[in-house]
Amino acid sequence: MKLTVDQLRITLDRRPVLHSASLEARPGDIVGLVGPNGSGKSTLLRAVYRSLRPEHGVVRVGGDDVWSLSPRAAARRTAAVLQDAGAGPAGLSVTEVVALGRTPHHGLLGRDGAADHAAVEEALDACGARPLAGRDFTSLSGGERQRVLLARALAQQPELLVLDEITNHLDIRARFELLALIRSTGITTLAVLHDLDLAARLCDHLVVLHQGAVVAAGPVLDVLTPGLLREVFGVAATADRHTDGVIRITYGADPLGLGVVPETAAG
Ligand SMILES: Nc1ncnc2c1ncn2[C@@H]1O[C@H](COP(=O)(O)OP(=O)(O)OP(=O)(O)O)[C@@H](O)[C@H]1O
Repeated sequence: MKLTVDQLRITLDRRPVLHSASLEARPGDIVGLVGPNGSGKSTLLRAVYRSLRPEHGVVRVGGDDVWSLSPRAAARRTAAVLQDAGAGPAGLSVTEVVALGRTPHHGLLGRDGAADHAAVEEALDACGARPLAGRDFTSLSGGERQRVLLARALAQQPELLVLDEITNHLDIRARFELLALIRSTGITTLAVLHDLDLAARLCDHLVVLHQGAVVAAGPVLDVLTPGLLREVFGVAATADRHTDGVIRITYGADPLGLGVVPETAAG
């Protein structure tokens, strides 16, 4: 399902946080939202998953303004997994937490049916969370929680996935597993990622936010130029496609331009 973010303006506590921010994800696209700390990434995501109403501009999912939909209808289309989701719901098992993803699909009686059970089971398996199924959610490690929260989002069977730095707590293998999982879903995804290497591996397109404005958007190599990496991220680095087809970021020996080169790098 297509996502269109058009000319968003958001002010928080009288500070302009986003101005005229626009982006687009075509059906099935994985779009990475990158930018330095405080550039407005999470704020933009909040507008997309309908937790923050913009003063100006519109977010359309599948052609509909998200604020024209009921909260339930919007939740059937969009699932969000957020960074540092905290302890989460107390006293619930992992399976119960994943089953919460089915809430927007329930009828008036609010009961789980066969389709709900199947969606929960499938999501537990897809996220490798089956061995955690009977555990108390609050007893899980940060990485285990993140996996379960992704399973909850998949159980929601959304048409748009919104991910805010969900690899933070994951070990290196789990990060790659997560990337593979997200790719395999085929769901249109908007993901905030700080790790530019991961972003380059996962995403079809990148959108770069800087001081509340979109300063670049497009295919990874078109966006991550040395000039942009220097001006927006403040580092000396290059992005190149290696012979194995993977785009990698190489940081200079003196990435901050401080005139200090480590001995090993100086040779
Ligand atoms: N509720 C709020 N009230 C006032 N300012 C806020 C509020 N929430 C966020 N901000 C400010 O808005 C700006 C953008 O914040 P946001 O969390 O969207 O940035 P971000 O790009 O996601 O940052 P990070 O990479 O550090 O997570 C920051 O300067 C932040 O301090």
